[in-house]
Order: sequence, then C-alpha cells, then structure tokens
Amino acid sequence: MVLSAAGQHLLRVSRPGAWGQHLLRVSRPGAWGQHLLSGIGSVSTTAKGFQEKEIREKLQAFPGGSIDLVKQESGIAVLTVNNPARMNAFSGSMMVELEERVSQLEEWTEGKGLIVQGAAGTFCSGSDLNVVRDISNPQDGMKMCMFMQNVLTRLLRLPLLSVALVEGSALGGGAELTTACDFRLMVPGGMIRFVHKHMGLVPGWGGAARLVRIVGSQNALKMLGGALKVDPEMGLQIGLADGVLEGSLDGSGANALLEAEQWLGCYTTGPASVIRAIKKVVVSGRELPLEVALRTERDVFGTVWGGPANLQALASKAKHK
Ligand SMILES: CCCC(=O)SCCNC(=O)CCNC(=O)[C@H](O)C(C)(C)COP(=O)(O)OP(=O)(O)OC[C@H]1O[C@@H](n2cnc3c(N)ncnc32)[C@H](O)[C@@H]1OP(=O)(O)O
Repeated sequence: MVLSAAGQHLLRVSRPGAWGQHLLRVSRPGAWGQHLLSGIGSVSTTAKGFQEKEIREKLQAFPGGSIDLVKQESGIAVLTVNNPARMNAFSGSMMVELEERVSQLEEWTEGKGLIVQGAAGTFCSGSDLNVVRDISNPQDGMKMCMFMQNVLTRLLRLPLLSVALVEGSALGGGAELTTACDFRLMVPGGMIRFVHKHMGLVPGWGGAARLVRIVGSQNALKMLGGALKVDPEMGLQIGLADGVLEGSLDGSGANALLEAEQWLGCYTTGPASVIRAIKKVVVSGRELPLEVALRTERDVFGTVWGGPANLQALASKAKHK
C-alpha cells in the first residue's frame, strides 16, 4: 500500500502490474474528492476491464446463497447475507452479487442508511471454505482478495450511514464485513472474531486496515494475534461495537432489525441531501490528506448551502435549545 500522494496513490497496491493495482487505482491524480462527491464512491474506475471480468467468471463458478437488498421508503435499506446452510458463508456468486448490490446502492439517490445483517439469526462465517480450498493458489487468492477489497471499500464509502447488525457469529471474512460499515450493533450472544490466524491467514478483504482505524493498532494486534472472541461487552470497551441491542425475541431476527432501524433512525432523520452530505464529509475527512479533505468539504458544503433544507431552516427561525 502506498500512501504518499493524495488521491492518486490512496489505495494503490504496491506490486506493478498486479491485477489489484488496476482494480484499485484511481484514474486521475487529484480526482479523488470528485469520486467521493459524485456519490459513486468506487475505488475502481477504469478497471472494470478484462481482469475483473475474469475473476467474476471464476467466482461465479462457486454458486450458492444470495445477497438480498430491500430499499425501504424510510431511506434505510437492508442488505442480507443469505446462505444459512453454511452459516451465511460467502460463496463465489455471493461475492459477485455483493458487488452488484453495492452498485445499486451507489445509484440510490434517495438513500440515507443501510443495515447489513445475516439471515436466520447469525451474521456471516466468512469465505465459503469450499471456495477457499478450490482457489488455494496464491494468484487466485489475491484476485479474490482484491475483488472483495474493492467491493467492501465501496460499501464503506457509500453516502449512507451504515450499520452491521451482528447477531450470532461474524467470523473471518464476516468479521471483516462488519468493519466495512460505519457502525456495529451487537446482539447479546453475538461475537466478532477474526479467526484468520487459525486458518493460517491474515485478513485480506481490507479488514485489518479498517480494524486498526476503528480500535487502534494495539487492540487490532490483540484481536488478530489472539483470534479473540469479541462479545458485546468487549466490543463496547474497545470501541468496536457502537451499541448493544436487546435482540431477537422469537429467534427470527425481526426484533433486532427493528431495534437497529430505530437506533440508526436517530442519525438518519432529516433530508437525504443533508445526511448524504454528512457521510461524504466524514469519509473525506477519514480518508484524505487534510488539504484535499478541506477542498472536498467545501465542495460538499456548496451542495447544501442555500438548498431546500437550509432555506427551510432559515425561514422557520430554528432554535437549537
Ligand atoms: C479472507 C477471508 C477469510 C475467511 O473468511 S476463511 C473462513 C473463516 N471461517 C471459518 O473458518 C468458519 C468455520 N466454521 C465454523 O467455525 C463453524 O461452522 C461455526 C460457523 C462456528 C458454526 O458452528 P456450528 O454452530 O457448530 O455449526 P456447523 O459447524 O455444524 O455449521 C453448519 C454448517 O455450515 C457450514 N459452514 C460453516 N461455516 C462455513 C464456511 N465458512 N464455509 C463453508 N461452510 C461453512 C458447516 O460446514 C456446516 O455444514 P454441514 O451441515 O456440515 O453441511
């Protein structure tokens, strides 16, 4: 990873000519703020070419499960990792479907929030081990890893406030998925566990990079080095969890989802234009060098200043007691 120059190198992988370099390279130096602003939020611009097609085809050869998306009137969408027979492990086709759902969310201009959950009361047990076994050569592993890094980076950058609703276990790649959301809400009995070490691996879907930013390097080292089981209490303590819900009353997950929607609603109430602008300035502040982040903030500010919500607030002489 090269972090030297703004925008251009933000997510470039180090090996010249590597498949991932194409996938993750931002097309124009200095264009990064524009990408965030455009709402595309993608790290992949010109890279939707031959190599991505190749890995998509390869992943499609491992079918099973689905990634379901429901966009609600409230402006909160629900994304469900759905492969209960394998504890919601990601088959190859689910990885491809996740990319398609993220594309749909990138185009959803009325959206404000997103909840990512697993089907049938558990979150996600990571990569399907049958896929892992079948593509265990380093070249294919790298390609799968870059594909998922790209998708999860785009997920995190969506102009939506996102929550991972952790019921049951989030293991391996499932734990990495939780870090691709802005917030994590845990249900009693829920667990986030980076089991990679026990699989002779390290995170490869961007989970380590994001984890360090969430809990700091000391905690990340402990979590990865010890393959720690992070329960809701520890999650709150180290800042991995943003809240603990009461959880499901009937085992259906419906109650936890309702609670998560209520929790998220505290932050998504208001016009979509403003909520989306909030996410954009935070993403740019989190990811960009200060100068570029300030420019991006100015540009985003320009999209809301004098806008309908701003004019309405001025007309109502709003007081903030
Ligand atoms: C860069 C990505 C790195 C990765 O994600 S590597 C994958 C990391 N994940 C794992 O190693 C999870 C392995 N699985 C487990 O530890 C346990 O199955 C788990 C999730 C704790 C659940 O345990 P139990 O409640 O006892 O249930 P169980 O073991 O009988 O599982 C039910 C069925 O689900 C299957 N399953 C669970 N996780 C899977 C996975 N990741 N890939 C493929 N199949 C998986 C498991 O084989 C079982 O299937 P079956 O009923 O035997 O046909």
